[in-house]
Amino acid sequence: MSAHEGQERDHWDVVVVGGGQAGETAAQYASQFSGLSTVLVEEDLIGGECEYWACRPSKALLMPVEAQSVGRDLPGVREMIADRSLDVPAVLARRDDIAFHYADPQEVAWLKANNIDLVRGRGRLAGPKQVAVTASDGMVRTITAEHAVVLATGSSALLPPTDGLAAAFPWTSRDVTAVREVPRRLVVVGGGPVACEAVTWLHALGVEETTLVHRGPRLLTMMEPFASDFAARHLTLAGVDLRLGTSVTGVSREDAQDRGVGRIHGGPVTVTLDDGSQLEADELVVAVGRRGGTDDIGLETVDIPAPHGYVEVDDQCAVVGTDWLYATGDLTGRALLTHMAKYQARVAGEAITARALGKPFNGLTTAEYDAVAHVVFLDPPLCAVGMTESVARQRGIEVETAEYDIAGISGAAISREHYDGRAKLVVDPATDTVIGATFAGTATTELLHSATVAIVGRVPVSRLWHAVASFPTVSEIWLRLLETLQQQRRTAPTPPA
Ligand SMILES: Cc1cc2nc3c(=O)[nH]c(=O)nc-3n(C[C@H](O)[C@H](O)[C@H](O)COP(=O)(O)OP(=O)(O)OC[C@H]3O[C@@H](n4cnc5c(N)ncnc54)[C@H](O)[C@@H]3O)c2cc1C
Ligand SMILES: NC(=O)c1ccc[n+]([C@@H]2O[C@H](COP(=O)([O-])OP(=O)(O)OC[C@H]3O[C@@H](n4cnc5c(N)ncnc54)[C@H](O)[C@@H]3O)[C@@H](O)[C@H]2O)c1
Repeated sequence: MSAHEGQERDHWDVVVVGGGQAGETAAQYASQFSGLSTVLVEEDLIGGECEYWACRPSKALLMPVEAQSVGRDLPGVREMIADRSLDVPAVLARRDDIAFHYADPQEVAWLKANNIDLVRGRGRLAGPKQVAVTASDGMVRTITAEHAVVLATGSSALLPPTDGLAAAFPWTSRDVTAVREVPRRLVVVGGGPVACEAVTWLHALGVEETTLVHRGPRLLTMMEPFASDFAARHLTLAGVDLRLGTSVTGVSREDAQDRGVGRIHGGPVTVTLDDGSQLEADELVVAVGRRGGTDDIGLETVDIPAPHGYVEVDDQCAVVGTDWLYATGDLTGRALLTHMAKYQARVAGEAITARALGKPFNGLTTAEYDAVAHVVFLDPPLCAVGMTESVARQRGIEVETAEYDIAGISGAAISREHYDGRAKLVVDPATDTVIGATFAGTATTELLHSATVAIVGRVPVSRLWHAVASFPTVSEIWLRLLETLQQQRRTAPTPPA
């Protein structure tokens, strides 16, 4: 055991419970410029869901799907690819590389390089500034914090109490991202990013019959309706059988058994739908959301409620009602995304440092949520930042919107033969600034950040005219959106005097 694994001491300035992206970043920011000693408590692999069972492996599985699809749409490449399917072992091997082969020596080295100590085991609050850690051999030790404890215990897949579901050992997000055996027939329940992304790569990896069952009337409900329609259209074109407005009422399975993550969990599974019909499949995926990691972390020992399964934090990511307990990442339920988890962790680390050193809070110690960017990596991808039109209107903002078909942009038309894409800006006329943007289509994900900068910087639309995009890139969509906005403003009827 290396010296930095923290066996020799039981007191640090800062104790972080949970070593996912949120925990690692909080530990880094609490200690890097402050001289505060910090320890990370982790019961599993350091790096969390993102590195091994979420973002990284899922994107490694999706990149070949998009590359194949763009290639098939480009003369010269199309002929080379023809109807060949993906090389499944090669795709899974690269996924394993990207998921660090489900081991964390690179993270341990990173902690060491950043002077962060490590205690392996399950952490549980045992009173103010105290954490009891249970090691894998059952030994319990109590460690204490001089200044702060950060909770960063993340989230796990939610399994609804549907009849027969738990007994069927359905796949969850861990199985789909760590897939080892590709089922022939698949049913996926859910309509959020996990369900839509998983169905995309599993179908491309060779599932012959793929059905997606979603209780809502549209997929990806957090996005603009046109983006939901875009996702549904492309999943259908790919051959996925979409059952929207449909709920699962029961599940049964012969010979159900947990054969390991990513392996088929038993015999055929029968899924009963609310219209009385049944689907039979070789595997069932449940992707209906997450539950915060509040179970058995000792919140009751410091009188902190978690009524909705998440821990409520203030703008410094301090748990409401305390000045020493912080929570970051999925556990806060604010925005279940890695970049937001790390952002909250940077804020918490800076706030802990400021409090410990008696310095005032500044711009780095306050978290904002007006411009949460998110990408859904479908084929083609979709992305959005800030408010949708309907959210803005619910908040009483009389927005202006501009929409444009991205296929009309030279950069898009050059990028593939049959480009399909659309963009929408949501503008607050009172401030003349963008408050939301949504893009769907190939090569749009890398332009999302321009919209984030526009929103966060509160850049007036009149100034955006001077941010000239390169030709021929998809970013020229900005010009078309601004022209659309201007045209609408010029032709809008004048209100009666
Ligand atoms: C399939 C999938 C794909 C995703 N793709 C993306 C994406 O492309 N982009 C994106 O931004 N987001 C994505 N997300 C969301 C992203 O994975 C999460 O927002 C992110 O992992 C949250 O990080 P976290 O550190 O808060 O939590 P986690 O990653 O859950 O880490 C929590 C850590 O705490 C540990 N822990 C829990 N309890 C204890 C305890 N009591 N004691 C000690 N340790 C404990 C756990 O073992 C874990 O290591 C995806 C999610 C899923 C499911
Ligand atoms: N590319 C990305 O950034 C990415 C990818 C995957 C996941 N994520 C993050 O992970 C989080 C979890 O994603 P998710 O797709 O699991 O959840 P989600 O909450 O986004 O979507 C779940 C869907 O399931 C439905 N649902 C909820 N309970 C249900 C039930 N009992 N029966 C049937 N349907 C039910 C909901 O109405 C919702 O539409 C998201 O918040 C997202 O931010 C991000």
